Amino acid sequence: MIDNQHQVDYESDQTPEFLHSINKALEKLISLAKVIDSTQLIELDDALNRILAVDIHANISVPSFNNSAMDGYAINLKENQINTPGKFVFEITDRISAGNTVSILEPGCAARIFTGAPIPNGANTVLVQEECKVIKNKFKIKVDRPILLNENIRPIGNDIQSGDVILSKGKQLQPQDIALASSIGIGKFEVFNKIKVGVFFTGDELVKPGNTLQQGQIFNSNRYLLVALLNKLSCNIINLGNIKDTLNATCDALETLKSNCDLIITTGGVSIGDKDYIKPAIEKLGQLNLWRIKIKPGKPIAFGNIGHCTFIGLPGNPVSAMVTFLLFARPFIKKIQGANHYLNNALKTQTNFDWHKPKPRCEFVRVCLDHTTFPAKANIYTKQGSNVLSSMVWADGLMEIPEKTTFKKGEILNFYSLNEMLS
Ligand SMILES: Nc1nc2c(c(=O)[nH]1)N[C@H]1C(S)=C(S)[C@@H](COP(=O)(O)OP(=O)(O)OC[C@H]3O[C@@H](n4cnc5c(N)ncnc54)[C@H](O)[C@@H]3O)O[C@H]1N2
Ligand code: MOO
Repeated sequence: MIDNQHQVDYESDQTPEFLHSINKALEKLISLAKVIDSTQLIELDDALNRILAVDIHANISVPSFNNSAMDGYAINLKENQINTPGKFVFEITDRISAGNTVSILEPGCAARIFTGAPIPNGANTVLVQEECKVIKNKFKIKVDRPILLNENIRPIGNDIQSGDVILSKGKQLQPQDIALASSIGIGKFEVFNKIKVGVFFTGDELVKPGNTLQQGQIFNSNRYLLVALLNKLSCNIINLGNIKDTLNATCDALETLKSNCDLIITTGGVSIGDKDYIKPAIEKLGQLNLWRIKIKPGKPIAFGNIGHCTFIGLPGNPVSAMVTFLLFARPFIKKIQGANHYLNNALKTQTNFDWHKPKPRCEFVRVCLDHTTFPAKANIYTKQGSNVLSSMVWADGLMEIPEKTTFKKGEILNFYSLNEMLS
């Protein structure tokens, strides 16, 4: 259990009233998100995770003909043979495989038939071969149970009716969606174009992994975090890498990206230190729409724009960068990509820990769910610092702890699954 009673409170927020609420901030950011207006036609094999730009209507039914669900015998039952106790013998007059054209079956006769093969005209049921005894030199079958109409027949339109909307605009295409579209003969998808996201990273202390650290330096982990997060969302990335902690270098990087990108995301330099140049650079080149949110981790996140290009400045602490990306940048990106489901889903989940001390900011703590009990319970990681990246690796989700609250084990709160937010 975390001992938040005795933790040093690094965040003695003297001015929480000047911070924006999470909901207001998200609402504002989402209201600024304009869906990209360009689309492209792509092959089915390239469609995974792309977002459909149009509804897809079926212009055929699937299946498009009545067909057999089993290997066996199609039978044209006479009126007096339907659902009647007794023993029946049918003459085998045809043999139909998948891919054959529809034939005709006379009353009282049977056709050898295979799975997926068209039901012959006249046939009104199919018996599985295990139930049929072949007799008379393989010319007849014998069945000794009552036979119902329409056994093992897959009727026209059982899966899809011609005219149905099978996939809606804004759907992020999954393997089963691609398969469904191919089952009605769709050869290409019209999807929204990929968005272009420009990124750079501030911090003179940052060193590229693979090199040796000097005193006071750290490896740049946000660079790899952000690129991976954006790749998960199928974005095209323009990566300027690490830039110097000066106002000029920050402005130059923003100028380089602004005309070429739908969105710019940075990490670091959004707080109020002497070398935090993100906010002044955005104010100089464009507009700062929102800065500082009542959230932990991630308080100094900034949103703005430079002309038509939206700007999101994530905090430098790696956990703050990841949490704010998932809670703010991801829904924004999904919306401008054209997705109709862009908000994160909260799952009501029980805590397996107490919360003793009310905090001025809403806190998103790293938790792991224990599914060995019902309902599942969320265990909290013992170190919740915004620099403790291992907490993100350990966790399977974030639990939202409202501001100014205390509770005992068993409290039901919102849980956000990392699996879902990274899908
Ligand atoms: N006086 C105040 N100080 C701070 C406040 C505040 O309100 N008043 N807010 C704190 C909070 S909360 C956060 S979060 C951080 C965010 O600050 P910045 O966005 O300006 O980030 P930096 O100062 O540049 O870096 C913070 C931290 O993260 C490390 N970092 C930065 N970039 C990377 C990277 N690419 N990879 C790995 N680690 C990175 C950096 O070395 C710092 O340790 O500000 C608090 N301060
Ligand atoms: O508390 Mo900051 O918000 O360290 O991420």
